Amino acid sequence: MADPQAGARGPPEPQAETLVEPARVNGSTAEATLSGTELAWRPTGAIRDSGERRKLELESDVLGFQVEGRALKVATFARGDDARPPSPLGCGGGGGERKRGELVVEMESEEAAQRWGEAIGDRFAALGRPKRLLIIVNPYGGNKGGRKVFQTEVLPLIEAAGIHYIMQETTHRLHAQEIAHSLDLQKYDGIICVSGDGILVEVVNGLLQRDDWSTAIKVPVGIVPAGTGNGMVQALLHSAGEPFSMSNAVFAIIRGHKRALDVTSVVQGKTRFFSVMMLTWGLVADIDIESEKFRWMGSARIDFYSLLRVVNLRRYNGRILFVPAPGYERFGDPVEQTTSYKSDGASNTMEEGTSNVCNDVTCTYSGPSVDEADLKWRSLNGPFVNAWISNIAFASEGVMIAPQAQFADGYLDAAIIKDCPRSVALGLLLRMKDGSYIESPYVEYFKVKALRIEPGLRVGSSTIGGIIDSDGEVLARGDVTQTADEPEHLMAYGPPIQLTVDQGLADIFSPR
Ligand SMILES: Nc1ncnc2c1ncn2[C@@H]1O[C@H](COP(=O)(O)OP(=O)(O)OP(=O)(O)O)[C@@H](O)[C@H]1O
Repeated sequence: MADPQAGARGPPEPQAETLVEPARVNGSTAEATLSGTELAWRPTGAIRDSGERRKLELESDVLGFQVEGRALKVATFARGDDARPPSPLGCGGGGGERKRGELVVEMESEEAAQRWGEAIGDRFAALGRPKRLLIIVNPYGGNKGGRKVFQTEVLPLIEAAGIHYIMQETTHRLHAQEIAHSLDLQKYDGIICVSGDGILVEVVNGLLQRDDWSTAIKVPVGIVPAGTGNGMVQALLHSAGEPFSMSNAVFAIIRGHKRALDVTSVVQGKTRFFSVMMLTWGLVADIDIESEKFRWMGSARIDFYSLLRVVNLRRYNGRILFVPAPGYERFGDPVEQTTSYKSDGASNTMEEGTSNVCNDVTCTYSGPSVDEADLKWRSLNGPFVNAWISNIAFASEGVMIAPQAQFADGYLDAAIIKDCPRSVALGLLLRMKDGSYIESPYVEYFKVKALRIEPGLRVGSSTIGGIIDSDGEVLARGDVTQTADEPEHLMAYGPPIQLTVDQGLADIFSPR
């Protein structure tokens, strides 16, 4: 099992040599010091008494640098008004937006500038900053703005950081999965998606379908928001107290911090899908998927269709079985016996005690090895209005579905809305913005190690079921409204769908 803190790095060892050099900093004489990851300067000469010591943190205030002759040119990206050129003297840590600037440190000799350049390069390397990235751009995600986001938001920062990159646009559905599946991973320090959350999930699935999946999945992934649903970026930035913005998302990647990320195996029979975000069944899935036909309305489509769905509130029969995380054993009712999901076909290809699915030629990832005998299942019986099972706190910028979710705790957060009056359902939808809906007596909120959905028919219907959606992908559809241009669904609506979590299996670039 991976260390949940894996990849988190502190500043380089303090014993890195301190450099002190007389210089001109943005034209004024000064004494420049590089100590650890701090670049500081103190005015000397005529203004020495009035000038104060200024500093930049390489880790959090600096994009990159260049050495040109005797000049060390530092591209800054610091918070606060001070960071604006021509006086990019920000100290970081303050409030406000980050702004780009440049600090020019002119040394007395080219050798000195060279020495400083090498020292700063070493310190960036020790911070784990990526040097080579594959950037996958979905030109069709969201408002079809992926290409523009790449040109105007990503490229300027990546170039200032001196990162080498290859950009590849997706040309069709599942293209990102194919790219991740066949990529020469030796060439890259990370795979970045300029897209919605869907492309990120394709990349994770592509990496786990490789026969070298155990090393492939450790290649850090990253995301710059350019889709309709940008829940992962919102969750990452929010967890670090950073506002949602493209540039904050790009800078998080440049800084090179990574955090471990749970991967959930969603399994039905021999079919598997790997999720890093969430699964929804019921009201929210219906709103997300069925409102597609009102896309011409723009962002109003979700509000409009939510209202429609609440007025004609649907309830779904079925059962949700789960293995509670420690401390959540009081939820649901005990279940005496469950049929092993391994008996339905998945086990035919699963080697006991390993996480591989093998054929004659290769072995790919099959999910965490779970000893079914150790699992103590409990259950909730329908009818349900909605089930949300999530690994991260946000579904999109404005929807906090699982306020207590952790990226790598090895558990999923379940928020189950039981049968409730229409007025309550409307109130719950409105309170999803800040996550306070989970306090309602109509919502059961708990953490699980494993969960199984046994989806049933809509209350009052003998033929129509619901929609099960995971990370934007419709997994199963029990209604009759599938459109002709919709791809085949991975799973059937009716047979159980089981979720198990592999703690911290993937790594993702994160501001902290
Ligand atoms: N060139 C393409 N043509 C059509 N579909 C594509 C193309 N490239 C990627 N896709 C598909 O677009 C879907 C959505 O991608 P993405 O994650 O960027 O956006 P999203 O916010 O999840 O969804 P959307 O904005 O489309 O509602 C993915 O399922 C992906 O397979």
